[in-house]
Amino acid sequence: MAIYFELEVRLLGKIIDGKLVAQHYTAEMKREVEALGSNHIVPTLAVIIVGEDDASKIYVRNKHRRAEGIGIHSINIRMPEETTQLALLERIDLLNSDPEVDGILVQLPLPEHINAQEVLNRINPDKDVDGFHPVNVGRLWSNNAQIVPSTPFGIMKMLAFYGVDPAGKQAVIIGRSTIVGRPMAAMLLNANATVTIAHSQTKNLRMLSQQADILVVAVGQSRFIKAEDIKPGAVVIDVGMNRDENHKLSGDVDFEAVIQKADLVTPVPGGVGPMTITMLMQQTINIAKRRALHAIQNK
Ligand SMILES: NC(=O)C1=CN([C@@H]2O[C@H](COP(=O)(O)OP(=O)(O)OC[C@H]3O[C@@H](n4cnc5c(N)ncnc54)[C@H](OP(=O)(O)O)[C@@H]3O)[C@@H](O)[C@H]2O)C=CC1
Ligand SMILES: Nc1nc(=O)c2c([nH]1)NC[C@@H]1CN(c3ccc(C(=O)N[C@@H](CCC(=O)O)C(=O)O)cc3)C=[N+]21
Ligand SMILES: [Mg+2]
Repeated sequence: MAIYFELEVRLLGKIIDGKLVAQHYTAEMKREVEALGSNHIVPTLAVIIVGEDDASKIYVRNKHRRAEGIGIHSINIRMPEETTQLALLERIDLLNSDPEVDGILVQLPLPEHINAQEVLNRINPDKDVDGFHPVNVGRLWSNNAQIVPSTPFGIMKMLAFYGVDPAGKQAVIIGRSTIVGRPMAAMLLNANATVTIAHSQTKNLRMLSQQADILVVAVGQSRFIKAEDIKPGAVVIDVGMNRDENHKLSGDVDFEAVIQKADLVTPVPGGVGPMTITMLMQQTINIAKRRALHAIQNK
């Protein structure tokens, strides 16, 4: 096994190919969906999008396409920008009580007048496919994870695919958001890494990043990490998605320079992004599997 992974890395020239890992899981998921189908269960994902944010619309379209390709039923619910908090909560209640719906996702960001945390709290934790509900956050931090945020989960799968075991390694995460930085820290800690979380008030950030065996960058600033900021031989995970004036996408890492010094680096696009969607689909299927099990038990 170890030899296989080393060959794989050399062939790929030190790029962690998120699309390749995504394909691997997609093939597996198709088989899982087929097996559920023979039990008359179609995994179903409901995505609520409020307002007209262009980036959100693109993500939601991508999710829909990927879901349908795997055989997951995908329901997109569009609500106008001026939707009230109450109307949104009532829509979530409907999905919570719909036995055919496995996963519920409310696309972020939400309009200013809506209290996002209150909305996320309303989702049934067992259908909370994003893993943002406090119950799922607590499960993750107590090393008893059930449904977890897709972006860091996808990163863990990529590390495993490339033979990187976090145990005993120094992991540094730059960024402390609830959707990336914090759950990433919990997952790496659960995998026995020694974890440091850095943010905008961190002092001597470069000194920390230079000590990282695994560096995860989720800041949202193009080329935030340069070759001199990393340790030779590090594994560098670029979560950033930045668009310039010409709509060209770039990450938070100076990829061309960093790949000369690092062991493994994720590209943008083609790294973390494709795995985020893949893990969203995987967790929808996992919830549907639990539904299938309950159906059998209640017969
Ligand atoms: N590929 C994918 O699947 C996904 C990609 N993304 C992308 O990842 C990036 C991060 O997303 P998200 O976590 O939601 O972003 P947030 O804006 O919520 O968080 C950014 C974090 O970076 C920290 N930060 C900002 N500036 C600095 C600095 N100069 N030095 C150190 N830390 C700094 C902030 O610190 P503080 O807390 O102190 O403000 C904050 O914790 C974005 O580009 C986003 O588009 C996000 C989700 C999924
Ligand atoms: N409730 C909620 N859950 C989320 O998981 C969530 C969210 N809200 N809001 C926005 C962020 C961002 N996010 C991405 C998903 C896929 C790609 C993706 O597919 N990226 C591709 C290509 C992107 C492109 O070309 O535009 C890539 O990196 O190769 C990126 C980012 C999920 N998010
Ligand atoms: Mg990417």
